[in-house]
Amino acid sequence: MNRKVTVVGGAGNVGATVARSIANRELADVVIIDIADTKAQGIALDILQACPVEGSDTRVVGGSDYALSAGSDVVVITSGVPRKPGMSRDDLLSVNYKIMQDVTANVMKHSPDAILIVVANPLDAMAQAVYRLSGLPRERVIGMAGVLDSARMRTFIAAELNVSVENVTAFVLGGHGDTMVPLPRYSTVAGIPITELLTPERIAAICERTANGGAEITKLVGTSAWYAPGQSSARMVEAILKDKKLIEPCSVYLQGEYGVNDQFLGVPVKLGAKGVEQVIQITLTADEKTALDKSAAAVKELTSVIGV
Ligand SMILES: NC(=O)c1ccc[n+]([C@@H]2O[C@H](COP(=O)([O-])OP(=O)(O)OC[C@H]3O[C@@H](n4cnc5c(N)ncnc54)[C@H](O)[C@@H]3O)[C@@H](O)[C@H]2O)c1
Ligand SMILES: O=C(O)C[C@H](O)C(=O)O
Repeated sequence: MNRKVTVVGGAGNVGATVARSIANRELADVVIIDIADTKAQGIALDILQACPVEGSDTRVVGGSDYALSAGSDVVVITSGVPRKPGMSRDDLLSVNYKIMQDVTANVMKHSPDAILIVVANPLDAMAQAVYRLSGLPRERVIGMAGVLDSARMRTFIAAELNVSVENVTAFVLGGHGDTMVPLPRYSTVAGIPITELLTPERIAAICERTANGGAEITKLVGTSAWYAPGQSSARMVEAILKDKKLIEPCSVYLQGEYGVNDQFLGVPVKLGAKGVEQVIQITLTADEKTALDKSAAAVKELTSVIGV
């Protein structure tokens, strides 16, 4: 039997990009669930009709009925309102929490064994909401943010040094908000830390652009980004379905790791068939730890507002 991935909110920008990426690469059968019923059907049909061109035999269906999604292996939750220029992700807290309540109940009813990847913003708070509402073990509720933030940082480093993005690794930890923590010491070009290759001023500029990466695109487009977020989510799905043991920063429920207790925050983890298979602990300088603590406090402020 084929593996099955459901994208809730899949008629929207990020969700359709995730669905298309999974279908193109024949990773699993894809179900698009969205309150926009006919749009979900139409997007599913459009992606399905791209499959012959891609040489993919993926089955893609869509609609508003969660029965279509029954027994999914992975569910990606992209349902949520995106921000507009001038807004912060945190402004979406209440409206998207209501959506998480509706969606999580339906997902758990039809796919109780799934691994859930949360994408809606504000990311860490929404992931924590889904974790609490679902009652799933922490290994199976994962927030997508660090893959995207690190990809942005890799893009900027590669452009600055005129090297292939394939040579560049980057780590961005913390909450997916204004307090995110890019880590230059752990960001490398062909294994060489960028602290050896760039001036502190250039590194500071790259970190700042990374932290503002979402706002930069929102200002240009009028709504938030979807191609890089969609690809980043699909990479996490692939790591799980292929049991790749891939190490990427993701938002996960911490229980003492990095000195953070009982809350979601972005840290490096190992992604495999069981979901989060390990939280990777790296040493931080005092300044890095202070920045991470500040970011954790910002996430906690949000989760306490919605009581999760
Ligand atoms: N974590 C990240 O890095 C990241 C990156 C990009 C976007 N986002 C967030 O992802 C969310 C989606 O962004 P988008 O650009 O795709 O928005 P969008 O408006 O294009 O799509 C959202 C979709 O969700 C659907 N939806 C709303 N309520 C629903 C419900 N109760 N059940 C099912 N479907 C429902 C809508 O009909 C719509 O099709 C936003 O909250 C955005 O902030 C997060
Ligand atoms: O910026 C946003 O609101 C969407 C997303 O979190 C992003 O970083 O692109």
